[in-house]
Amino acid sequence: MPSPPPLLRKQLKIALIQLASGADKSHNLAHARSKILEASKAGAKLIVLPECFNSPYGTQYFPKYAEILSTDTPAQSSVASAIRSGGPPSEDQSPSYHMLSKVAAETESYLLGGSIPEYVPKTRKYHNTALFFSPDGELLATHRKVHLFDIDIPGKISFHESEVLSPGNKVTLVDLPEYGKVGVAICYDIRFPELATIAARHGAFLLLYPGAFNLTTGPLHWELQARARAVDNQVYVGLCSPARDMEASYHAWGHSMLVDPYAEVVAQADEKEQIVYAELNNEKMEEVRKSIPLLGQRRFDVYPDVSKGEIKWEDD
Ligand SMILES: NC(=O)CC(=O)C(=O)O
Repeated sequence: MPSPPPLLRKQLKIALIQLASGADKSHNLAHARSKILEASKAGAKLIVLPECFNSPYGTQYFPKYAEILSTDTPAQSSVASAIRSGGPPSEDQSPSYHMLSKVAAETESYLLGGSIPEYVPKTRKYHNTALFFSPDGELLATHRKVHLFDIDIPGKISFHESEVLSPGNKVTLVDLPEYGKVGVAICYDIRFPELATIAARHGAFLLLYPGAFNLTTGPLHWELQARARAVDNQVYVGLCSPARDMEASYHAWGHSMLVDPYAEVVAQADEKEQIVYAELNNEKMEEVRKSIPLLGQRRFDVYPDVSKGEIKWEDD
């Protein structure tokens, strides 16, 4: 029997940019651009920016920093297809879209713009939205955070994204033709393993989570969640956080990291601005899948396969 095609078709260098962003959006965009150029010069072909890379993170900031990606959604099936058929937003509507698209083309790299606050005029809703660009600057996909970060840990942290944001409604899997498939979700989404399992069972070699955990949940769960998603699914996992700013209202944990399919942390930042690099290859994934052959041992006669049945691949 012929062996299945590799999940990751050729070696891939990834860069996770743990960006220091502040209140000045133009500065954040220029700074992000300079770090993307730096990562590209270092040989990265897939470059990732953190959650809310163009703004401070906080419900009070989302409306002020929000950008319009498409005036046609949600009549179209997804933001990316609305943009493909209706054209890109203007520079005024989304300076972040234009910066990302141009620098992806300039560096000929895949680029995940971790997330920006998005405003949809038709629905009057705000979303926390990641944008994935191809090496020719085309928007391949968007992911709106599906699980909003609403928590109360007594005496520690109370945060309610749902006061301002509306959730996205789909699983996001992006095809990078030379390499393979990448699952994308945002921050709190990582706590819901179904998204990861669905993406992995549909062929993802890598799960990417731009995210901003904090000084309470970061030490508790950031690495744990990354390694758990990797060990469950025997894939690479990349987390990309903003750098910590103790002057800001929200203190990000930092510690952007790349975890391999054995669930080992292969590269990790501390809390300061830094670019985390790692090389991804198919051999490691094949090795772990051969050594611990979970794929052939599942008991779908005992429990259901979450990757089958009705899965939403498009936003409403
Ligand atoms: N900020 C988030 O969305 C999630 C987070 O901080 C956590 O899950 O902890």
